[in-house]
Amino acid sequence: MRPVDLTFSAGRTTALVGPSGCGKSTLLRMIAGLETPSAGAIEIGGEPPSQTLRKAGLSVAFQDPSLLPWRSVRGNIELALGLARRRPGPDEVDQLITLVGLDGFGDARPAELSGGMRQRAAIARALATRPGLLLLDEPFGAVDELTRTQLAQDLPRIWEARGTTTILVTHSVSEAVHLSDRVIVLSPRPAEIVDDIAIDLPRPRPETATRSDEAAALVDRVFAGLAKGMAMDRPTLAAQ
Ligand SMILES: Nc1ncnc2c1ncn2[C@@H]1O[C@H](COP(=O)(O)OP(=O)(O)OP(=O)(O)O)[C@@H](O)[C@H]1O
Repeated sequence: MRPVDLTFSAGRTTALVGPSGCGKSTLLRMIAGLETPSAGAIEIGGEPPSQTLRKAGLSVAFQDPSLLPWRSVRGNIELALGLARRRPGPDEVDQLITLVGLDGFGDARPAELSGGMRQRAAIARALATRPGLLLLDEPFGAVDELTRTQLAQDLPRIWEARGTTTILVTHSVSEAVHLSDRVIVLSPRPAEIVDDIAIDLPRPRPETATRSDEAAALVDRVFAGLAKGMAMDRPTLAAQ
């Protein structure tokens, strides 16, 4: 089995795409330092993830938004800011709440929100600390199509302006192409890199940019990679 050997460029957005169960979330959790690889190593700027967490800041928004249920949306964001010892600018928290489309819900507790709203609150919390590295695992999974489109417009602007390094796991091929500078296509478990695609579409990318011939060709290439991966003979994990 070939090892997964990846280098992520600072300040760029990379999407990981692959079939369910191939290990995308596990890879993201290892980059976040939440799991340890059984072989090999994860380094961020030559250091282990724990150092990035401390220095440049590392934020995650995973499928399960994991908001504190007894705190409001604003309270959850403020807690993250407090833990990161970051004092927000005036109105900054409110601007983030507006950005993710939660205007009027700043004082709502997670139980008063829908699944998609909770995910958006988690995105606002992840952005609030201005992390150097942002890890997003299916962050828009429960978000409606229209809001997804809006977030796909707004979030890359923030990442770019702040020079955030973003790694994104998504099941949506068009979303991967729309949001990223690079798409890594993975095979079924145990994952191998099937394709590594530079997305050189101009930025900013309006919604219409996703419908260009160039974007369509890139989407086709990702699908071709996924199909190639599915056709690959994968060893069972038990046999390794
Ligand atoms: N290379 C590997 N070695 C050992 N276990 C693996 C490997 N890849 C995946 N797994 C295991 O497979 C399971 C599914 O992995 P994971 O949740 O990371 O997949 P995923 O690609 O994120 O799936 P989904 O797209 O459905 O969320 C986990 O239990 C994980 O530990």
